[in-house]
Amino acid sequence: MTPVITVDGMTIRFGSFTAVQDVSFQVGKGELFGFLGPNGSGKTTIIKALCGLLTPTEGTGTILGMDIRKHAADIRRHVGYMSQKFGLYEDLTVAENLTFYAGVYGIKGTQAEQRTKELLALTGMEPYLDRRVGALSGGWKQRLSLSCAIIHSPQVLFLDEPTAGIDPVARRSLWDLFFQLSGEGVTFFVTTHYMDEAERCGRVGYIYLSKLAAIGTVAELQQLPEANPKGTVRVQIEARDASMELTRLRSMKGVREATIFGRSIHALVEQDDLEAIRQQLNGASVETIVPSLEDVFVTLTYEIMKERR
Ligand SMILES: Nc1ncnc2c1ncn2[C@@H]1O[C@H](COP(=O)(O)OP(=O)(O)OP(=O)(O)O)[C@@H](O)[C@H]1O
Repeated sequence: MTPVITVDGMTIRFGSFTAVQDVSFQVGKGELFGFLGPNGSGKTTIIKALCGLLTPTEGTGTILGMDIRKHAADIRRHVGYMSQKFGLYEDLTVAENLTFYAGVYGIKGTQAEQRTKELLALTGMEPYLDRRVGALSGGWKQRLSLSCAIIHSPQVLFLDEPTAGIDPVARRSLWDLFFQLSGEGVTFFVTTHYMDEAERCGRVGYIYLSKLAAIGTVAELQQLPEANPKGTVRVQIEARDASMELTRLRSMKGVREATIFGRSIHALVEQDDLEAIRQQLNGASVETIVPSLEDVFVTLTYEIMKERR
């Protein structure tokens, strides 16, 4: 893997509060890397440090071989950053926003026209060129945000919850754009709270309480010993009334975790109690499964909380 993003022993403190603690990882060229973690776990803070918007207290990182401590200005020219609250100008039209952001990156004249054409072809925004941004739907706003964030053709793209609050169809078409760009060699660092989006990423990192708790492909995370505690088994229960069974299940001996998953229940139970639990479930089907990504993160979170108690 040719590393495009490296983070090495990064710690970031705000006064006495530690927002990021001793985090290290690498992301390879053209990778679509997903970064997950609860609110306030430090995701945006790491992105800001990598984009040269704040300096880590300890440790360091590189983007395309450039040290984030020494080459912040150069790094900003080579990366794109798009957040949920990307700075679009609502009173300006789509075309005017694109022209503005081209200007920010010093792209002018025929070069700006050419790049705008490419982006319109990529995002399908042509019919909306003269529309005021304030009148666009959330999905189109995010397409425009993406266009503005990549107007300078960055090789690395940081997307901070790029699809929060937009509908599933718009989300999917935005992800199609990410895949297309990633296929062209752009490296993606994407934060999301959506598990289906995490599952689309080549690799995923999970940050919890300021520390990197896990990193790997979805399949690797599903096999983590911490997500499959010794002596337990993960089961899917198909019950006629899942919500009623859930309440009963949670009170049974040997049930560590239980939650509704679609129309069934996912539970983590003690191996030794499985048979007794099965008998109390009145003939509901109980099948052993590998954990879903959500199961992995929930179990990791519980295990870390247990360790810290
Ligand atoms: N400039 C700052 N000064 C003080 N505390 C800060 C500052 N920036 C972030 N924090 C704190 O650092 C922690 C991590 O914040 P961060 O925004 O990185 O979380 P996050 O994982 O991106 O959360 P979310 O999923 O809600 O976006 C939070 O507790 C936040 O309040």
